[in-house]
Amino acid sequence: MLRTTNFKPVTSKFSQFVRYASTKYDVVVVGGGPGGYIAAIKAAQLGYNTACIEKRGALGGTCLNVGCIPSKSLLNNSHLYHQVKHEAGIRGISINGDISVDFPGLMSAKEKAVKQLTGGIEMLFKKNKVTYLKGEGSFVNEKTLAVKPIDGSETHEVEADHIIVATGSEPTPFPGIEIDEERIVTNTGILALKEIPKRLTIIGGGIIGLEMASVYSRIGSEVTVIEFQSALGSGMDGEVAKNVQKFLGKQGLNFKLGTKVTKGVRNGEVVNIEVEDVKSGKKEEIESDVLLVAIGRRPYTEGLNIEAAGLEADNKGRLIIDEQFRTKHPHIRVIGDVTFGPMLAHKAEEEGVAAAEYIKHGHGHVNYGNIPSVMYTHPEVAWVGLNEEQLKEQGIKYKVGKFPFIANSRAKTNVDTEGFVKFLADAETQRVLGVHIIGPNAGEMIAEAGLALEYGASTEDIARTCHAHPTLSEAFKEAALATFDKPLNF
Ligand SMILES: Cc1cc2nc3c(=O)[nH]c(=O)nc-3n(C[C@H](O)[C@H](O)[C@H](O)COP(=O)(O)OP(=O)(O)OC[C@H]3O[C@@H](n4cnc5c(N)ncnc54)[C@H](O)[C@@H]3O)c2cc1C
Ligand SMILES: NC(=O)c1ccc[n+]([C@@H]2O[C@H](COP(=O)([O-])OP(=O)(O)OC[C@H]3O[C@@H](n4cnc5c(N)ncnc54)[C@H](O)[C@@H]3O)[C@@H](O)[C@H]2O)c1
Repeated sequence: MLRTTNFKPVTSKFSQFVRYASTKYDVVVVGGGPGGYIAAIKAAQLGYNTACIEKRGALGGTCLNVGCIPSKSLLNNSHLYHQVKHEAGIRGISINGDISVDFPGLMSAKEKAVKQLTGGIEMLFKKNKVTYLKGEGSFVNEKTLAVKPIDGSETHEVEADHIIVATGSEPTPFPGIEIDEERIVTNTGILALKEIPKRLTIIGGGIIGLEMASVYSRIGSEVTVIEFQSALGSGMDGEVAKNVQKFLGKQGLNFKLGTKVTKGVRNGEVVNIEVEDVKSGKKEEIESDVLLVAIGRRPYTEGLNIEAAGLEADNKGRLIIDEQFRTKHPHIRVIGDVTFGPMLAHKAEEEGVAAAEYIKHGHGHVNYGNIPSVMYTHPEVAWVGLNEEQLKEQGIKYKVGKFPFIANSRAKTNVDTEGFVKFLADAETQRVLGVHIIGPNAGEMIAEAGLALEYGASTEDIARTCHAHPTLSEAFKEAALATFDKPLNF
């Protein structure tokens, strides 16, 4: 039931601040990203009168607007261009005339995908009767939020029995480097450049760094990735990470590992960067047309006024919650990037569903041991469960089964054979503990590994499951087989 308690702004005699008309909802979600919009839809489906406050002017959050979706559009289309340009000949396709990148066209294809998908969420809100409040939500107290509309109209208040905070994250700033989103950019600027930079320098060899490095190097930029650590990684299995560096290096990316940036300033149309080798202290100057800062992301709560609700954050800015996403006020829950766990869209979505279910039923489910990660470079990299380093650290006895795509018939016919599937299974029971894939379609294939982990499958269960021929997934089956027996095709 929608309950409007008053209509006119009133002034409290205890404060000089104006109090506004307040509308009551069962559930109010702050933030319309993958965590928030899914939580709102699920809450509405469970019968709650639900509103979602979003200040961006579009639903979908970081992921749909300046993250997952635009980056994957650029990755997919730049890969297609690269294939046509460099591999048409080996596939029996002759091209008469020039092949070139229409950069504005590439960008408008990306914008079209973003618009369609963000508009799609608005439709889903209508279909599920979620009220979309376009504005900034700010706590007044633990039951009330002020909504400042983005159209400049009057601020109003909403009250709620349950509040779900899903305000996401923002790029971690690099001390001393000033972002202008033109020459010195974050993920927002790199996804909206006006022209292809001749030279692109990236600070951070993480997922954003490597995905964006791939896009721009395919379409002609000379790309240098500066990484503080001595190896690439971002949670990958060590053996896979080494291969990532090998394959991406072969594609022409320059890596400066074990290197720290000491300065980055814009001088007109160029950026001057100073770096220093961590071990030797050797200094170097780099001139670049664009500098991307991608050194991680941090929780975002600006403007939310968490103090008014007494919410607490840890030293990394993550809002503190219990295992049911509850803050110290049990009716305020927090999900997604703004709290603990990997900063991934599907993790935020799972939490959105579970948070709504906790409200309704008192129970919900997210298996944090089974959240896949995918890096959409070429070859793709995907993993789920534990990696070899973690197994060693935890003293778990394991067996390894590997199968290379070079021995897979579909990969061979597709002329796309880089990489392998690697299974890690319990030495005694064969239970799957982790799967690590570098290769074509790894991001799709990892779903089968997720299912195996969720159901506690053994590698033998997988190896005895019939997989269609000729498919890349046969490499998955063969790698499972290789943990306890001999592979058949290698
Ligand atoms: C370049 C890039 C690529 C990525 N690619 C992938 C990928 O391929 N796969 C993947 O799983 N993850 C990817 N991610 C990570 C993914 O985008 C995030 O994990 C995901 O968006 C988190 O969802 P969320 O709902 O927690 O927060 P967000 O998506 O950040 O959404 C939070 C929303 O809350 C709004 N908001 C904040 N404060 C307020 C307020 N006070 N009032 C109203 N609204 C507010 C913000 O405007 C924002 O729209 C990528 C990230 C980046 C930057
Ligand atoms: N495909 C995907 O799922 C996808 C794609 C993009 C982003 N994301 C998510 O977005 C988040 C942010 O991505 P990201 O790439 O910014 O972070 P990241 O944590 O993946 O990588 C950051 C990298 O920067 C390095 N670094 C940190 N400080 C540095 C410094 N001073 N100098 C040089 N290197 C430095 C780190 O060692 C690390 O390798 C991640 O949590 C990621 O999960 C996911």
